Amino acid sequence: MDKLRIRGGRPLKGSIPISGAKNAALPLMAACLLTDGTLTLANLPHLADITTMANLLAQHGVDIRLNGHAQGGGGSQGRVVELTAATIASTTAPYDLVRKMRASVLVLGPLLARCGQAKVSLPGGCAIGPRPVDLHIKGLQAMGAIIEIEGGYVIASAPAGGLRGAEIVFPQVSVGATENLMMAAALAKGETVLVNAAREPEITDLAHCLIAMGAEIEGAGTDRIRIRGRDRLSGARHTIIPDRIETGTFAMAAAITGGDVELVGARLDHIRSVARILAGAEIDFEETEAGLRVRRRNGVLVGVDVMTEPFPGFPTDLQAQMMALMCTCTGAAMITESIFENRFMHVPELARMGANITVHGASALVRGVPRLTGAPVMATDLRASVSLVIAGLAAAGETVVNRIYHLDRGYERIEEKLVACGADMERVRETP
Ligand SMILES: CC(=O)N[C@H]1[C@@H](OP(=O)(O)OP(=O)(O)OC[C@H]2O[C@@H](n3ccc(=O)[nH]c3=O)[C@H](O)[C@@H]2O)O[C@H](CO)[C@@H](O)[C@@H]1O
Ligand SMILES: C=C(OP(=O)(O)O)C(=O)O
Repeated sequence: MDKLRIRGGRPLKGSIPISGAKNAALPLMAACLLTDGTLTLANLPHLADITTMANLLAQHGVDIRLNGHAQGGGGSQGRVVELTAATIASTTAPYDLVRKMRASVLVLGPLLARCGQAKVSLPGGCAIGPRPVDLHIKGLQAMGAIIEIEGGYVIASAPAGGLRGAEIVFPQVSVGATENLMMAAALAKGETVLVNAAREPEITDLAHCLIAMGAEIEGAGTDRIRIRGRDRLSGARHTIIPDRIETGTFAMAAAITGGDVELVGARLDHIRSVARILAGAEIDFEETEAGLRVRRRNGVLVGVDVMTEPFPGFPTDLQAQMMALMCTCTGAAMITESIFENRFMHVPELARMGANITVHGASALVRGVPRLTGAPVMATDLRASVSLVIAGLAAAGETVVNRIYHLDRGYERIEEKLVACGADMERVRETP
């Protein structure tokens, strides 16, 4: 398994191109199942999760053509994918593919709406918590679906005449359930209203694409989304939004190293809560023609408290990176995780690098230390892994981050982008 070797202590300086958003691309790819026309997606990131989704779609019968290439020096503006689900060869999403990536469950709504049936493996829990899909299932049931759980699979069928629009009130905000139900509703009979819907930019991006495919959707980006179902949708062309989590990650990497970086293509409107919190830590974001410039205001990093929340709050997918950043702050920081039950796996690894962190339930108290020191570390999920890269960039000496396949799920050519800004790091390839 590949590792990353990092010799810390160099300030990051230069520009980093921000790739297309993984968490926008995955539901957008699933949306191709809603039409027999061709869905063309531009700005597709080059990531392991995208390959997993492509493999899943291929076994449903989708014809996939990848044009362009990842541009040198980072960025993926050259990658365009054409997805054509002229016919659906299979309505089953098998365990072997779903277990690799939870977002595979996003094929459930589109398959059920288009084919009247779907059999999708339950994704199960993962390193960050149990992650049930009950809200996806209850929402589809409210639209008339008959659903059984058998042998680890969700077996769903639509009533005669197809799924019907319904008012669905989410007891808890769920990004994936909002996406699944928005896609199903786009081909259902009548009107669906999603109440307490997720407001993440990835939801708005999906809505824009569905609208380009002929769907009638109002209110995406608010907590009440209204969808009027159509008999059929058509192909469309859509450009995937830049990755706000990658943006926040590199902003924190720049800040911890005392660097000065321009994040090319980044959007401030997608990370306002992050910019606000980081402003409190004395890190400035400045909008530039090409994106966002990030650097420390006065040379110091001040401890700030953070609580993760659904958008527009501070994203859980940046909590681990924020914790790494706070390890060397002046003062202390209380970091509270309110979305996932078990998203502190980076804490013992950061402690191995000299961090002073105490966990009390859903909160971690980080007391700043003058310097982290390099160590061999390992993480069991994507954002925890990248938090160790951030810590390693600032630590004295050498850090080896093991098992970086987690990183390759969500960060496109991370070492290439960081080395271009002066980081001293390399990928160590190991053949099994
Ligand atoms: C591919 C993708 O876009 N992944 C993101 C998506 O995951 P995902 O869509 O899985 O996350 P959700 O927003 O659904 O989960 C939020 C919370 O709701 C709970 N829940 C969710 C669904 C359900 O049926 N029942 C239930 O109880 C979850 O366990 C979690 O505690 O949003 C998360 C929250 O911003 C991010 O961390 C993930 O990176
Ligand atoms: C948790 C994440 O992804 P997933 O929902 O695919 O596990 C993430 O992107 O941080």
